[in-house]
Amino acid sequence: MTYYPTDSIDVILLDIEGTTTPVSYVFETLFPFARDQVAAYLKTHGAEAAVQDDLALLRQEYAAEPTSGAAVPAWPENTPEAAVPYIHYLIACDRKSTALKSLQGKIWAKGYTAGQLQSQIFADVKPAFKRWTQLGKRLYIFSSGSVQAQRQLFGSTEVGDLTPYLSGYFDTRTGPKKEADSYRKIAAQIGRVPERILFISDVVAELRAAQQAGMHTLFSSRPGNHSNHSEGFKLITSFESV
Ligand SMILES: CSCCC(=O)C(=O)COP(=O)(O)O
Ligand SMILES: [Mg+2]
Repeated sequence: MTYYPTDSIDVILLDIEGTTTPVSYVFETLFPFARDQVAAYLKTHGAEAAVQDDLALLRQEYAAEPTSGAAVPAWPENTPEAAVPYIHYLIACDRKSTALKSLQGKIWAKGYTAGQLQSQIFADVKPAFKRWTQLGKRLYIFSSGSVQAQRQLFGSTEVGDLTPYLSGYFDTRTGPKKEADSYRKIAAQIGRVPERILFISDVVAELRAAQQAGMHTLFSSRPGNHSNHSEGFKLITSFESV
């Protein structure tokens, strides 16, 4: 096995889906859970300020939808429950919408608290988190999933609570994952130059953006990923080689 050297790296920044966590857990467990629970959730919690904030942001995204071509469901009334068909549509097309992700995070939080959800991670993740932190690396997450959802996911894995290994979390409120500026902002917030940060992801466009910002990059090739074409980026199949 060839090892990726981390001597010049202080921080390891990780994507979730396809990198720490099987795509199948996101698509076959998390997304259906949110889809099935969203109507009941909005009925009970729709008047809460944080949910109203998500809906207001979602409404802005809805207003920017193309009016012709795509089959975007109508959201005629401004009631929480009336947003359900549009939310189902966004989940079905895996839209990385900040408002949707924020709402999904709240719904999943209930599932984790009720013991209905337990998150999956690849077998090499916990040993790598231990090893990297022992080497003095700081670990951060950058995912389209909301920060709340990220904390829940790593707090409730099948191998226990991994949040003590993590120094912080970033979501699309910092910026889109495919834009270099998001990685510059993350580096500034972490307090390290991008050249001291290694970003690992299964999405080439995200790696390109991180590389453009000056970060080191590794392509994560995991069973069940959408694509295993690294397009020239160094490829790993496990964190054991980092
Ligand atoms: C916080 S887990 C939920 C993951 C999610 O909603 C998602 O869209 C996956 O995005 P990622 O950026 O981690 O590939
Ligand atoms: Mg991913």
